[in-house]
Amino acid sequence: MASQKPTISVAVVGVGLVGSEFTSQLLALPTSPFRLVSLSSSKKTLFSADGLEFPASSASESTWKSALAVSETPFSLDALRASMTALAQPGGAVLVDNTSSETVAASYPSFLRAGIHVITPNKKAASGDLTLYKDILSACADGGTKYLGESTVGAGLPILSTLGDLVGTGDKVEKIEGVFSGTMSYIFNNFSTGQPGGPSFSSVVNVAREKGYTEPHPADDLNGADVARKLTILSRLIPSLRHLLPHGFVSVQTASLIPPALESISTGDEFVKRLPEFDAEFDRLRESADKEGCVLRFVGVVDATSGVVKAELAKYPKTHPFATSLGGSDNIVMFHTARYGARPLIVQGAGAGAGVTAMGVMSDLLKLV
Ligand SMILES: NC(=O)C1=CN([C@@H]2O[C@H](COP(=O)(O)OP(=O)(O)OC[C@H]3O[C@@H](n4cnc5c(N)ncnc54)[C@H](OP(=O)(O)O)[C@@H]3O)[C@@H](O)[C@H]2O)C=CC1
Ligand SMILES: N[C@@H](CC=O)C(=O)O
Ligand code: NA
Repeated sequence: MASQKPTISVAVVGVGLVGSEFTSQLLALPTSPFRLVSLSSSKKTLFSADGLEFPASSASESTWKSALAVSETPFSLDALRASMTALAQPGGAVLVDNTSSETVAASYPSFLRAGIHVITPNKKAASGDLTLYKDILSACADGGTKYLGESTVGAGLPILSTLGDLVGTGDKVEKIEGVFSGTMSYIFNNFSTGQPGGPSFSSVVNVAREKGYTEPHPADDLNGADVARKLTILSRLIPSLRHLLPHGFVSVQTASLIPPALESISTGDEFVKRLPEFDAEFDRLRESADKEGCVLRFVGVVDATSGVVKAELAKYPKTHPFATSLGGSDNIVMFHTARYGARPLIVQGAGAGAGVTAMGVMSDLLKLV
């Protein structure tokens, strides 16, 4: 019997750290209902309705990267939507947005209404203005499509699916608290260990960046915005808080760690170059926590009872689980609910990095089948 071509067409936009790893994971699936029809960076695109084919081993990153590098077709969201719409009816079509672009995020409703599912680790849409978020939900209903974003919070960790299950089964979520940033977790797990002294703040930021934990611009982590975005996404999944943040993450009480002199630096490279100028200030913060027998951790809270949503740098006793049980880029998320009572449901593990983030995106893709 002739083998049938996989039926669900997948277009990947964004082939940086996460997008490259996702593409490798997709191409490495031994058997799959998915057909990779398009790959795009901000500048170039490859498209083939029958599925992209590469000269050598299709799972090799250098093979598809070279093919994209020599493409002469500029990337256009409108052209991609038109091509994918034509594929939606025969077997299903999916846009996988692995960018951090506001423009791509704003286009989700048009893809969803055209019958194209949207899967993404990009937080911009779900944590921005409530109008866009609501438009995404109504576009899903109009198009009979799904918007899935597990990796927007805690990378591949099952945070959104856990919250969805709690809410969906009728539990009452009272509070969610934890360490939501892989970058901030890595920084403070290594900078503030509870022992006197330690590495400089700027040096641990550099390592977090090298390990692929930071946002494309690391200031988006250090100003607390990344955590504020994640808290917004969680809030919107709790029925009583759905409309709490009409303007999204900007309304979250957020403590920034960015020295005012570095606030307007536009490139990540320039930002990390200037950061050592402020190491002494961070040393003083560490010493003051140490004198109180505490460590520093950057935490987030969604309090459904008081309606407070905040992201802040806080001091925790050296014996607290946030001080003793976190390593690497770990996130820890505690769900306090009516059913779980005094012993919260806890999810913990690596919360950033290309491999685990791409795994979360892939797990969303698998949910479509
Ligand atoms: N790194 C991590 O641990 C995690 C990341 N995420 C999220 O994953 C997403 C990707 O992160 P990461 O891979 O680190 O980012 P990178 O900066 O490494 O890659 C971004 C990619 O998106 C492309 N791109 C940017 N703007 C556009 C645009 N307007 N249209 C088309 N393509 C565009 C870039 O193209 P070009 O190469 O041409 O610039 C690049 O290929 C982000 O939203 C991030 O928040 C979520 C959880 C964890
Ligand atoms: N920059 C983010 C990546 C995942 O969302 C983080 O550090 O957590
Ligand atoms: Na997740």
